[in-house]
Amino acid sequence: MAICTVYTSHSLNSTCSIPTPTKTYLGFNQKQVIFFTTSKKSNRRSSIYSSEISCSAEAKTVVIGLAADSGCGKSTFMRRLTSVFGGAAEPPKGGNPDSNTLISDTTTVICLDDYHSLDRTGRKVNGVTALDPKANDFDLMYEQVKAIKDGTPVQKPIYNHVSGLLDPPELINPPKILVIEGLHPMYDARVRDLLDFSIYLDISNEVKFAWKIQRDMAERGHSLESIKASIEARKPDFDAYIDPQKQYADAVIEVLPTQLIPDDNEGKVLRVRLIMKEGVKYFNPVYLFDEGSTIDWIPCGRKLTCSYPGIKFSYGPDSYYGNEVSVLEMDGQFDRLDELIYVESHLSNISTKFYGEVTQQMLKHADFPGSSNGTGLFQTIVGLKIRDLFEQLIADKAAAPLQATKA
Ligand SMILES: Nc1ncnc2c1ncn2[C@@H]1O[C@H](COP(=O)(O)OP(=O)(O)OP(=O)(O)O)[C@@H](O)[C@H]1O
Ligand SMILES: O=C(CO)[C@H](O)[C@H](O)COP(=O)(O)O
Repeated sequence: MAICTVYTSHSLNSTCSIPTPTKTYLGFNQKQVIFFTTSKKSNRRSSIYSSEISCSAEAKTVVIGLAADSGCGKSTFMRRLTSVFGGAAEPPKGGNPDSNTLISDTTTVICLDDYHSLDRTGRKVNGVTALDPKANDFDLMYEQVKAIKDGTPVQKPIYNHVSGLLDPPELINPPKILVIEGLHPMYDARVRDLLDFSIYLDISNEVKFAWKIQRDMAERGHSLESIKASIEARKPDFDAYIDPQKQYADAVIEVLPTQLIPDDNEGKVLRVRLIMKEGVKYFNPVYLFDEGSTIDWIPCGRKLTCSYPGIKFSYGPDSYYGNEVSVLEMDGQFDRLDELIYVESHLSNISTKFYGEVTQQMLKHADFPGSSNGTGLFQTIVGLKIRDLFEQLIADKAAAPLQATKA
């Protein structure tokens, strides 16, 4: 995609009187724009105006990083994000059926598992987990993300989760938005610096355990003991290499057990916190009622149906790893998703294009995990914020050559 700016400062050619035009045509090449008109009388086409055109290099791909441990909702988040841009996300056509890549009109999502340098056997032999940087090729990750950001296609490796092997590479063309999701998008400083926006899904141990059991026991037939053992085995590397990345994230979605039910250990009702860094270019944190204030809000009553234990929102400024942040919190779950519009109308800076867009998105994907609580709500809002950030970035880049000539 080239961004072209037309300089219209030329005055019209004085020898050329403009006949009453019936049609105006616009022709252009890389250097010039020509306006044509046709005269009503003669129907002859004549060039009446020519102007300079400047085309900048290919518009750079916007790069978004999404970090989380395995089974923490990255795929669900990606489905919500791509839906905000419209169109379905699908694996590359005619490619490896076990590809981890998802392509839609606007976005390409690549999974950083594809940069494992050791396959399943290699990790076993060397006694390392996939979370250990030694099992991943950060040089290649950096080179390829940079190349895509600069508009160059790459042959990206594929880690096959079915066989546990490294498969032949697949072609990745530069999209408008590249999302790199996985264990380490913010681990390597070089890769981190390429990110235009970053998100960390911070799922507390209790909740992670409940979700793992739900998926791996119910859907994949694993035993409770094997799930416990796998979480325990990953924990030291998770703490050392994955968790610290949240300090770099522009937005963190933290998922905790509810505080509305004393000593709850079911993990079904969740307290979800959206932690938004202040001062990030193109990203204005969402607020409730009054920006910068500290607010607790129980919306249950006439406009929102709430069964036990109810719903509580909180909002306010805070500090997170030494950074100034705004935090929006939701504890509890919605009984009726269509009533979410009541909550939406009290939130500001949510980057919607029309009234009720958050509610519409949530209703559209009511079957996705987390749709009745803050995980779905905040993932949807972050998706809208990313769309907004992308549109601002593109608009700024398109304006840049014009600004340069004006200066
Ligand atoms: N918001 C949520 N609320 C309840 N359960 C959830 C939520 N998000 C995810 N889960 C549970 O976690 C499982 C994994 O979710 P998802 O596939 O989105 O995670 P992932 O991070 O992409 O996993 P992986 O990296 O292992 O592929 C889901 O099948 C579901 O059981
Ligand atoms: O942490 C993970 C990220 O998804 C996986 O465990 C890692 O990619 C290894 O995959 P597999 O267990 O299929 O060999």
